[in-house]
Amino acid sequence: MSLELADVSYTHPGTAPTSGKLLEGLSLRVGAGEITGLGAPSGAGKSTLLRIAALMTPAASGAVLVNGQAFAPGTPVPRRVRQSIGMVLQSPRAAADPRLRLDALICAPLAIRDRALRPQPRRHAKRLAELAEAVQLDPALLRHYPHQVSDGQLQRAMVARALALDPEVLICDEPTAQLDAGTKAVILGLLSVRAAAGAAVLIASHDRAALSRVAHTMVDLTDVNHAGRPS
Ligand SMILES: Nc1ncnc2c1ncn2[C@@H]1O[C@H](COP(=O)(O)OP(=O)(O)OP(=O)(O)O)[C@@H](O)[C@H]1O
Repeated sequence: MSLELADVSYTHPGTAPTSGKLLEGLSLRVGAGEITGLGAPSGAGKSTLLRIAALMTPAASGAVLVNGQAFAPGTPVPRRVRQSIGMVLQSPRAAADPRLRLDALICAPLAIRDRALRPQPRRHAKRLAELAEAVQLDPALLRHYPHQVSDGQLQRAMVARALALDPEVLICDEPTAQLDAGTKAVILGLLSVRAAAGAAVLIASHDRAALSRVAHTMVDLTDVNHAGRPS
């Protein structure tokens, strides 16, 4: 599947009108089987852009295209499209529900797919074991709550969660920020495997060196964002 942002603009609600748009006229395409690495100075709007790309935040104008199907702001997003997108949010602590053990957190997308009322780790034990092994998470940690694991362990759990449904679009915001060099390489390798399987993969990171080792294309947000530039 491909992922495309077409002429996207966005301003955070409540932002002073004098401060102008955060994103304007932004277009970006990630083809099927490609990894695009996104870099930007802190505060430039990377996380905002990724949330728009993942159809979590509606743009003010423009469209997000998933495999050519355009979603303008306000267009309903079918379940099958939502479920084809995996997202790793920037802060695993903020993203993880503190009431769920890691096994439930990781298999929550499977429960949503199955329209189950709550995550069913026992039912999905085989997939959980595969995912834990892929992200090099000690299976004993699956029974722990987020406050009982390190930031890096929680980050790996959130990557496992994003991979749970083998997403055809994968959007990752600083997916390796908490990790040592070896584990970082393992996680980036997993994202490469998804791309090799045909997924469109968009990764934002301040770690340009690591990102450029796996990305087919590197994009600097400031080069594709026209906010603040004379028209
Ligand atoms: N909910 C919000 N309401 C108002 N402004 C916001 C909101 N979220 C973010 N911003 C502002 O939007 C800008 C972009 O934020 P964003 O998190 O997208 O940046 P970023 O490029 O991901 O930064 P970093 O690399 O530091 O994580 C920042 O100036 C931030 O202050």
